[in-house]
Amino acid sequence: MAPLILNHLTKSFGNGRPAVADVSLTLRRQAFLALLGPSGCGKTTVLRMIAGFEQPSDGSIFYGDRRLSDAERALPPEKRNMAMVFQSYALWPHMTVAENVGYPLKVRGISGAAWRKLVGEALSLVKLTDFAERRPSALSGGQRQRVALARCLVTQPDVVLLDEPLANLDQHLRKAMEETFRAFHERSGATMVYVTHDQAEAMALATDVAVMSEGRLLQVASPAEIYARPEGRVVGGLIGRGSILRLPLAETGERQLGWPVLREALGPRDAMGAAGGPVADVPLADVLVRPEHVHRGTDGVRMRVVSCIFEGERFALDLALPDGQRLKAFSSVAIAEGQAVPFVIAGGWRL
Ligand SMILES: Nc1ncnc2c1ncn2[C@@H]1O[C@H](COP(=O)(O)OP(=O)(O)OP(=O)(O)O)[C@@H](O)[C@H]1O
Repeated sequence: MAPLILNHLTKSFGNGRPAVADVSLTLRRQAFLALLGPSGCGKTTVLRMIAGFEQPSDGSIFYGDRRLSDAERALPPEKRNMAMVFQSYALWPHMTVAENVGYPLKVRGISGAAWRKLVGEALSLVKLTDFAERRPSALSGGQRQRVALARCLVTQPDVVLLDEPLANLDQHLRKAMEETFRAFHERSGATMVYVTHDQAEAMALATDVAVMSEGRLLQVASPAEIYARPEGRVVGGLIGRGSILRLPLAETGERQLGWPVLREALGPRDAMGAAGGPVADVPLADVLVRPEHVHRGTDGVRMRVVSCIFEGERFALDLALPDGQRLKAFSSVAIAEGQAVPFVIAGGWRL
């Protein structure tokens, strides 16, 4: 299998700002890429260009050294050896599960024993062997999605494209389906591109996360890397449940900030009632603080507990700094709302 390469990919529908603008990305073979970003940022358009349903206005797409499309030419979708799984499973209601799964083989002229073997393997992978003769109407949502997945797997595609495939499932089923996707990825060895709004899902499944905003690619990195070292406010705000503080910080080039630096940046703001405000001549910087890095400590800065919400395994706190900025934190015990309590910010990341 070869790498999938997006090369300065641009798509304009001729109605203002391009839907996708200058996106470059090389997906190593067997990668599982999650494309993440707010609604309308261009994720589906990227996916449709990879699949061959849209042609780029500029730039190109390669699979290894095979050019799939550019502004002049485009290989039709059926010649790309790719498969796409949609949010709406698009199953044929009059066909059985096995017939649905085997449909792409039939189109390719495969029948008889070869057909049965491939369909059997695909059904086994998504644990639907016992449902082969049922109709889709007699299946749950999660089972239908697994049929759609088996149908895409049966042709042994090089690349699998998934457009919010879990959007219609409830939380419990989504978790179970994440496991199916992971197993599917491991066993099929296909390169996968997965479009989602849900950053937790992206972090749980992907080997690489790409964040888009307004048609542009902002960052591509592993889930751990993008969580710990996001680039800029949009990525920092989208990944995880962090808070972004504006703090006076001298330009030192240091991005990972510890409590001594943060303590100083919070400066006179900690003295309740002190004026606060930016320290003269020191520029304000955006600092991302993860809730797990905020904890109670006697050498902390006093913050007012605005809300304390029970989440099952812990309490989620909304804290107000003396200057009014808000900070999320977790606590193993409830803290009365309105109380001012000293908190330490053990780490921050300069965006
Ligand atoms: N066929 C089309 N004609 C005109 N504009 C389009 C077309 N398809 C998409 N767009 C526009 O391109 C932009 C990107 O759309 P796209 O569907 O790629 O976003 P998305 O990130 O997948 O959004 P969502 O998460 O809501 O599905 C949007 O502004 C959309 O209105």
